[in-house]
Amino acid sequence: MLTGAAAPDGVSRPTPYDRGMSTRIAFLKGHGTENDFVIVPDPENAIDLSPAAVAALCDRRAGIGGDGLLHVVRSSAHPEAKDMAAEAEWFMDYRNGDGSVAEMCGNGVRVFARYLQHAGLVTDGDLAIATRGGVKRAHLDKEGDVTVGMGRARLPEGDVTVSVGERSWPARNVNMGNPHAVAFVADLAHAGDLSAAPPFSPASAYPDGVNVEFVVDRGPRHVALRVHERGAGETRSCGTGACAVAVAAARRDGADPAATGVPATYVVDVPGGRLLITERPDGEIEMTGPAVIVATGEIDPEWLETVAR
Ligand SMILES: N[C@@H](CCC[C@H](N)C(=O)O)C(=O)O
Repeated sequence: MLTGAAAPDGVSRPTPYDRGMSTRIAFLKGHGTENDFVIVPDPENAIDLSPAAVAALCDRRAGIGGDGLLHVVRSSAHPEAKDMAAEAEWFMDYRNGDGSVAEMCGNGVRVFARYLQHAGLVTDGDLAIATRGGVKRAHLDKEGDVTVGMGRARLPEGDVTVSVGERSWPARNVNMGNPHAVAFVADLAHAGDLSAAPPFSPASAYPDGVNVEFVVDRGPRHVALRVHERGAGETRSCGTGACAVAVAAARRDGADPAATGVPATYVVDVPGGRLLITERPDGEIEMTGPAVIVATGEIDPEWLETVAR
């Protein structure tokens, strides 16, 4: 047992494990179509998750590893979510793997819903989750998938170009609460190495950076993507990205549910699985996909304190 290790002088000193007893920090690990997250439950917003601490936790070699982090806080305890507390008890304080803050994360919100169910914090299959992009409603399907109302897409006007090496493509600017540039390409391999952000122009299109999706057709209303995520590099999936891609593909294909009254559903394949995206005539976008909790554990509070600075 790891308590009270006796030193050669016979004096019993607390081990790091003992020192952490009063401040144990739980974590879970989860993923949605292999977009993976460190989950830190912190109902009263008591843990100081500095950008450095988040980056260290998400580090795949020296930390737990993840594309991002889901800080689970009661809405009433977070200054950015207080206003949403009446509608949604829990706030998804989402951070990218590099420690930066993002407005929304589509795969994250499904995994967040799965966590609330796993922890017994919701009693029914329909729940509301506060995010920086507003309150999102999730439904835990019996089959194990989670469906989320992602809100409406905004399509800011103006031409955008993204480049990889010698190649460049026109891209559609789609905002799903967070910014996306969607480029249709002949071959996903043309996107090259997406660990670094592909350059885009004009720079004014995305003053805070952008998530970039490269898309190919797989069949009627069936596409596949690769993505560079702002603050994370190339990931195996991006939920908001899949929604942005579905909307960009629909407009390219001449489908506009608001104009025709007919919903448009796209199958979006990502390297880590498959998402189903439907745009309804009222503009609301629904995303369905898996959400899995894979592990639970404890963070050493002393380590966290060291890396947080
Ligand atoms: N993986 C997410 C998006 C996470 C935020 C993004 N990197 C950003 O900075 O906007 C998703 O599933 O939507």
